[in-house]
Amino acid sequence: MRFLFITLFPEQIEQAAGHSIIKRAVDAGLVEVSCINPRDFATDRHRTVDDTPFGGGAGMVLKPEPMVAAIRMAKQQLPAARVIAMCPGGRTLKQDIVEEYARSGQDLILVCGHYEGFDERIFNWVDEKLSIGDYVLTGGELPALIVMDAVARFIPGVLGKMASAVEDSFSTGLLEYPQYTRPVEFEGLEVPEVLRNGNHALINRWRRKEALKATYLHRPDLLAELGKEDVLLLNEIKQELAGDN
Ligand SMILES: CN(C)c1ccccc1CNc1ccc(C(N)=O)cn1
Repeated sequence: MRFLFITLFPEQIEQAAGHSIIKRAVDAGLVEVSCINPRDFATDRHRTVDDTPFGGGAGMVLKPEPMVAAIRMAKQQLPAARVIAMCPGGRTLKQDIVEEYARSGQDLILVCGHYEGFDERIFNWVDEKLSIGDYVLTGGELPALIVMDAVARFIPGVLGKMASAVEDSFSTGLLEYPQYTRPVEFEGLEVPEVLRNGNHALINRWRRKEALKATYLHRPDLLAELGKEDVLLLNEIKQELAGDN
């Protein structure tokens, strides 16, 4: 899967993609990362990519010519790719959208903005506006890197044999259950007994119950329709929580 970033700061992308899991995925040929800099398409001597907004107002706006020239070049390289512009006002990224991108297998062209944003006409060359959440950042590079990270996790081989993106919390629809590793006792804090005696049925029950408890306490909005099993576990949780008070 190829991720092509349209960015004025390619070094930020290359640097971020040069570590850990993404780097291993690139080295293994599972993921390809490349950048196109709109500044290379600026025709004037000063290689201008931004200008003052019509109608006045503070800040600068990204000029359409260099951005669209860069998007055209990207589409030439990846004709079947989906063009996504990272914008605060776009559709908000959720795990189901991540899975949609991963399942489609489509290469992604990620358009990163700066200054006060894009000239509106640029969106005629964009398939979709996407936001990573309701907050404003100085540029679209970090949001674009987050999209790449979240999608890359679903590419077979990227997470390695042991881990799998499919079972992780947002794929189960619940929050994470607590994780523990060695040592068994740390600063007087012990690993729960149930996890140490290896009875898989009890371990899975404990984990499901902990995930339900975490979700019930911190994200009750995620507790949509629950199966019979989960309703029983949730009742136990409520009793235990009531008992604690
Ligand atoms: C400079 N701004 C405000 C801007 C305005 C319009 C487009 C891009 C940008 C770049 N900034 C971004 C981008 C994305 C997100 C997000 N939530 O995904 C937050 N900020």
